Amino acid sequence: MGKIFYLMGKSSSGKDTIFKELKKRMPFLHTVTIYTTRPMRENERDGEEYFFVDDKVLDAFQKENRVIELREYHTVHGIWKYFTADDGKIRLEDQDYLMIGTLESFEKMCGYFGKGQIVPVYVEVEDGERLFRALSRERMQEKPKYAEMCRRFLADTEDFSEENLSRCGIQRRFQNIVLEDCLNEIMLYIQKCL
Ligand SMILES: Nc1ncnc2c1ncn2[C@@H]1O[C@H](COP(=O)(O)OP(=O)(O)OP(=O)(O)O)[C@@H](O)[C@H]1O
Repeated sequence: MGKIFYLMGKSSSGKDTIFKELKKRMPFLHTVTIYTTRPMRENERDGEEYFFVDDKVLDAFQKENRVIELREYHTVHGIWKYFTADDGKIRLEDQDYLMIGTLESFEKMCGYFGKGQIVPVYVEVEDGERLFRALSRERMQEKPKYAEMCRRFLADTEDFSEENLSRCGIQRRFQNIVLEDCLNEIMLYIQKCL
């Protein structure tokens, strides 16, 4: 039976960087494309970043109880939904997967597939360094959104509180100080869990 390695961590802890590197170095790990009802941006392609769908498609998945987790964001453009669906593409019988998610979606995934199938990979960076990385990343954007960056930084403290981490059974933590060391540690762990 396959496993889903579920990358989590506060904002700017390096999830995306680690995800991209692991995909290159462990190409046998499959990915899961999640769905969104938000409009596709110019540089995006359907099925790459997300599957872009409308509420009707979401309703159909919901009627068949195939929505594993769903998040709603109230934006200035309306309500945007992001969800993971059991769309027949997740084949745990013979494949292993790598995903990025939140602690909340991790819990839902465990509820749907069973706790033994979902392996948490929690990445941590000391707060001061993480804020520094977040600011450096934001500064490079054409239109930096510093207020949003600060909002996320503060929200993380609650979302990933020690209480929530221990409720979800997250014990192992991977420190992303030197990227290469962190990657090696995670790869060893994944190999051990397979
Ligand atoms: N070990 C590291 N040392 C220095 N910089 C790093 C390291 N790992 C990642 N970074 C940098 O930190 C920034 C945040 O990393 P990344 O975007 O991968 O984080 P994330 O967890 O996916 O963030 P978010 O959830 O906010 O999208 C990026 O600019 C990335 O290049």
